[in-house]
Amino acid sequence: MELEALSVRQPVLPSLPSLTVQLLTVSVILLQRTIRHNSINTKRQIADQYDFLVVGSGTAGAIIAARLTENPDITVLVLEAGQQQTVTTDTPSWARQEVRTEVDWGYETTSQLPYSGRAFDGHVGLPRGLVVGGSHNLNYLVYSRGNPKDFDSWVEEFGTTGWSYQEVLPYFLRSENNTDPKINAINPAYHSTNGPVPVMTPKNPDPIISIFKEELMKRGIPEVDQNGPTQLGINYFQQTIYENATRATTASVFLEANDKKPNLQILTRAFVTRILFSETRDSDDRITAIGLEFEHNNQTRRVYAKREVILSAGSINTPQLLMLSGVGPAEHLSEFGIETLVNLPVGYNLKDHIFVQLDYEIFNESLITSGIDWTLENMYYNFVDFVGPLSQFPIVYMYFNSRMNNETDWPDLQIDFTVSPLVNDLEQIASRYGSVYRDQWRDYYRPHVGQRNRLGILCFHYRPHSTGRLYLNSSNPHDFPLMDTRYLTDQYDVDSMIEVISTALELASMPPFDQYVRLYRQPIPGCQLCPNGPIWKCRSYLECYARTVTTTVGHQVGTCKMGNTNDSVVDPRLRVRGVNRLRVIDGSIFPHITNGNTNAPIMMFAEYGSDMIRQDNGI
Ligand SMILES: Cc1cc2nc3c(=O)[nH]c(=O)nc-3n(C[C@H](O)[C@H](O)[C@H](O)COP(=O)(O)OP(=O)(O)OC[C@H]3O[C@@H](n4cnc5c(N)ncnc54)[C@H](O)[C@@H]3O)c2cc1C
Repeated sequence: MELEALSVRQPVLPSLPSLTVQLLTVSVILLQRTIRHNSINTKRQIADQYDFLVVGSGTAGAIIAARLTENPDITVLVLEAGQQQTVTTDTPSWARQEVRTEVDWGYETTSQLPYSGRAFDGHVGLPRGLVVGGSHNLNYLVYSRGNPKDFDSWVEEFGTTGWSYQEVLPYFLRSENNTDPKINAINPAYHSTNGPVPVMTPKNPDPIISIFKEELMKRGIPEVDQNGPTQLGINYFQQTIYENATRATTASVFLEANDKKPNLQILTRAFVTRILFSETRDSDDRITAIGLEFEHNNQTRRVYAKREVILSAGSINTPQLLMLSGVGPAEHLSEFGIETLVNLPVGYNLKDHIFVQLDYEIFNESLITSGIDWTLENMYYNFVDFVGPLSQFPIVYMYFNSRMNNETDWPDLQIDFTVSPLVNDLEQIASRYGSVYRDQWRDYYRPHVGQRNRLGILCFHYRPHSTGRLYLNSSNPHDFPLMDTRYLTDQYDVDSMIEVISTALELASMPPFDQYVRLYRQPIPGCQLCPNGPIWKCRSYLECYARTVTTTVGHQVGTCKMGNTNDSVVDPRLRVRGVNRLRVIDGSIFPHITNGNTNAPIMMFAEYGSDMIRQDNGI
């Protein structure tokens, strides 16, 4: 493909009005959006009792609260530790910049040395949203359900009756409003246009990523719908973005639109510290959840549930809260003097998706349409015309099979292509790295700081074998729990990462890609290239690469596993075993991680779980 031909495809941006008009318009829209986000806060007094209490307003919690309050007779209180959403969390291209800001809990792993995390002194950052809408505000907006086999295998392996792909598909469709007519026409049974969550295909992808897509398709890689019957192939990721080029979170869709509902209240900056249980047990020796204790405005308060308590605090905070409240592994709780009310394997089965980013210089800036510069012009384009660099975060993905995978319709590797501009602040870039090699990381990025023209080639292993565990650090709810993710402790995962990195490096070095991009010249700090041969054949360097910069894509799941087996925490109706009136509905219930991003399945959990709650309560 000729560079000139692709340049022509650059969108022609509309002409701009005078600076004064731009400034006034941008200010008004900023104000409108802020007012809308702030409207989520309840103005009413918190009552002593509600039908349902929901902990967390993230991907799952927002849907559950909205669905339950469709019945005007049912009252729901959502307690959310974070603040309301903002104009920056709204902005698609800003996605990667929210990490380690006030909307991120700021977790990190325990030391993963020597297996991984070398660039971070062993501690890999685990971003999680501390904000209304939860981690859906920090995520890369990708809407990807996983492979149908993921769900079918849960039923076989973990006895999750009712969770086969055919059974959960209606709950995926219930939320989805797919705005891409081509996708809807190809796989009508797999998509819906009737749900409230907009799912779109990028309209003006950066030409550089389109080059990769089109050239790879010429080599026989099929274009697929990642949410259709098969994943093997290539395409742009479908993403949760509104037509007006702002991020759609489940909170903006389900809660902000519902802010006038008298039966739904959301309290922000309300940190839940404990689940309250009845003092007596029922005839089956079960305890009953009756309410929550939480901190708000420097006060500790209690609120009670007439029907149920629902934990949607995410894969890190939900297991922490359960354990602090006496539901967890007895031996572990006793270390902190916590009385065990129910002995359950909470915190085990911590799964995650890891990736490695390869840094490439793009030769020609005309091949880039997205960016992170908050200029007045870019804001005007984003706010008024719904175009321009801030309006999108397009990613091309390619699923394929490793040599070790013999289930060819259940691929295990993925390479993504996305423009990944560097901020104009070397210290900010270097601060992502640990102290041991920080000077070398400064040197590595110094020639590129502030450059827009960086292509990230992201190498993923999507069916990991390594499994970690989450532990309490103390009995104080304010102390972060300990996440031992055990990345790359299983040799299968190491071999898979080496294979996917090697494939990506070889591919990008071939014509015609070598006319457009070049790998950063220096080897990464702490790793040595082989004296001879191409980089993609240097296994020792590739392994070092993986063990040095492997990081998370934010998919920590599984810490309150669902199933019918002894090692599960919740049953297939999402009820905590041994406890009445307590459910977990969030990322922590995955029995095994799906072969895709985790947000769409969690939305499905919430839709399905809301139906279960309604049925079980006869409402
Ligand atoms: C950087 C990053 C990129 C990602 N990219 C993608 C992507 O592109 N596509 C995708 O599908 N997935 C992606 N994910 C993962 C996806 O966003 C998460 O799996 C999903 O949002 C988790 O949903 P949840 O409901 O389980 O938890 P969350 O959405 O995290 O919600 C939990 C909520 O509970 C609140 N909370 C926690 N503890 C308490 C407490 N004690 N009291 C009160 N409130 C509390 C939190 O503040 C939060 O709002 C990404 C994640 C990250 C971090």
